[in-house]
Amino acid sequence: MKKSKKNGYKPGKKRNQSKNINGKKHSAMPSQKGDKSQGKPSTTNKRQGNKKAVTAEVTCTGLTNEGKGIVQWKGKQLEVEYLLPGETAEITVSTSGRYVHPELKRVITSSKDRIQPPCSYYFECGGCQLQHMNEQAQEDFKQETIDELMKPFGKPEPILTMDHPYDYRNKSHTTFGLNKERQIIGGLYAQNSHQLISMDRCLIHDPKADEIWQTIKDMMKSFKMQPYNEDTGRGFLRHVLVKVGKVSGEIMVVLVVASPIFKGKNNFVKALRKAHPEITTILMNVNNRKTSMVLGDQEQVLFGKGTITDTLCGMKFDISAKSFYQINPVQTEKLYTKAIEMAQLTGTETVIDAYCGIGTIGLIASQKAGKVSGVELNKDAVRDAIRNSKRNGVKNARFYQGDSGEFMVEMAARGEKADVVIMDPPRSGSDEAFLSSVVQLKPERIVYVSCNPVTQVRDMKYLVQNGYKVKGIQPVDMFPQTVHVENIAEMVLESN
Ligand SMILES: C[S@@+](CC[C@H](N)C(=O)[O-])C[C@H]1O[C@@H](n2cnc3c(N)ncnc32)[C@H](O)[C@@H]1O
Repeated sequence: MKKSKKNGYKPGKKRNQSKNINGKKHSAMPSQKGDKSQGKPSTTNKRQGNKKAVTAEVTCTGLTNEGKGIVQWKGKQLEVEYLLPGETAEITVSTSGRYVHPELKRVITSSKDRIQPPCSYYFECGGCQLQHMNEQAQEDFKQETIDELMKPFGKPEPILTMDHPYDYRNKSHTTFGLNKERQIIGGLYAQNSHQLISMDRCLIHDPKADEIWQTIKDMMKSFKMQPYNEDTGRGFLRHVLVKVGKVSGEIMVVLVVASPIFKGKNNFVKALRKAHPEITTILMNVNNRKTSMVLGDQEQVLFGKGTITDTLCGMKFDISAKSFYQINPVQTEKLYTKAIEMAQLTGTETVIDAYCGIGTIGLIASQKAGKVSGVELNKDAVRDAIRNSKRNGVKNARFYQGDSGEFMVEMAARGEKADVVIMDPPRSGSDEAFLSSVVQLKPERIVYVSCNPVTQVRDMKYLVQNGYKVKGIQPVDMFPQTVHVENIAEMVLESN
């Protein structure tokens, strides 16, 4: 991502103008005024609200882990969204007390890696952060991020990328609201905000999921269904969650509502099924709390079996509304294949699948292991794991509901043994209770799967300090177009 060319590229230039929930134009990002012909920008001083804003010309020298461009300004290092290494640009810098906020105004010299983001909502949504980079640049960025983070442990393998890095998300949730004209709109909240962006398509969602929520949005008016308003607590439909079984083609629709009283429920379900016969189950989830969590506690199946089934690595898995299931099944198969390869199973080992979700990794690994114990906090996921074990005829796997740390502490206290620990914790990583018990159990091998390599590095350091060495590192691009990257580390007991 080094060479650049002068073309006066202005990000956001071809973007569709969309409106937010208040009907205001989005402050999209970079100004569409001003171009190279206006010459080198003068450093102006103007007031923006109570902020002092100046304009400056800067050169980007690298990228942060969040994909933001690094620039120097008045002796300070600033991070500018949507700027690429080697580019020169005009930025606006607003200061408010000690807070300095840089914003890209215009790219003066554009990188060869820059492309026009294919999504017209890219600059206001924030759900994707790398769509202004071509595929090779995204790959390089993720590889360099992992290489840098994993430096203390060795050289990672080349990242496993995706052939078609769009349409991959098998799960989407959409929020509804009213615009200034009081028309119902649906879309996503802008990153870190409660500003609803009206959309018709998200390029990383499964296209069918977007078609379904669009239909629901259009049906809301005739069914006199009001979108829920978080500020007033009024309204009915909060979100629509769609889960798609990419192999099975089964589709789950969850209507997340603010009240259990759903007038015209049967007719609504009938009309939705008529419009989308491909839907295999519909649920109502009642969330009447003031919370940013999508799903509430009460759930009712309105049609079908309440779960969908999908196939991964040749095994069938039942997935409920609340269970975690990897969102990119194409890449998940690569991830699991690699993780199980790193476990080096011979058919006799005792394997722990910690943070097991619906049991996917453990059940796939069970074919090559002596026995598998899976532990998971979410009770719906554990129920799915047990059902999945039965439906695949697996006899050597058991699943337990509880905290993985406590489970391991108890195992260590009972003096039980494990040969291999496969762990796949949430973004926050693992905890000391878990890691110290692993160290006590002394499994010969640990396979650490992580969606947040920063917390993974922290936990790996602990394991290295306590007798393990890193044998292999494999990044996988599970989330193309975004800064997120999945990573697997293979660790073995030092004496081996
Ligand atoms: C990244 S997911 C991995 C799930 C599974 N391994 C997979 O590939 O689908 C992390 C899982 O850890 C679970 N979890 C979070 N905190 C936990 C804890 N303290 N103990 C056990 N499970 C936990 C979550 O419910 C979630 O299912």
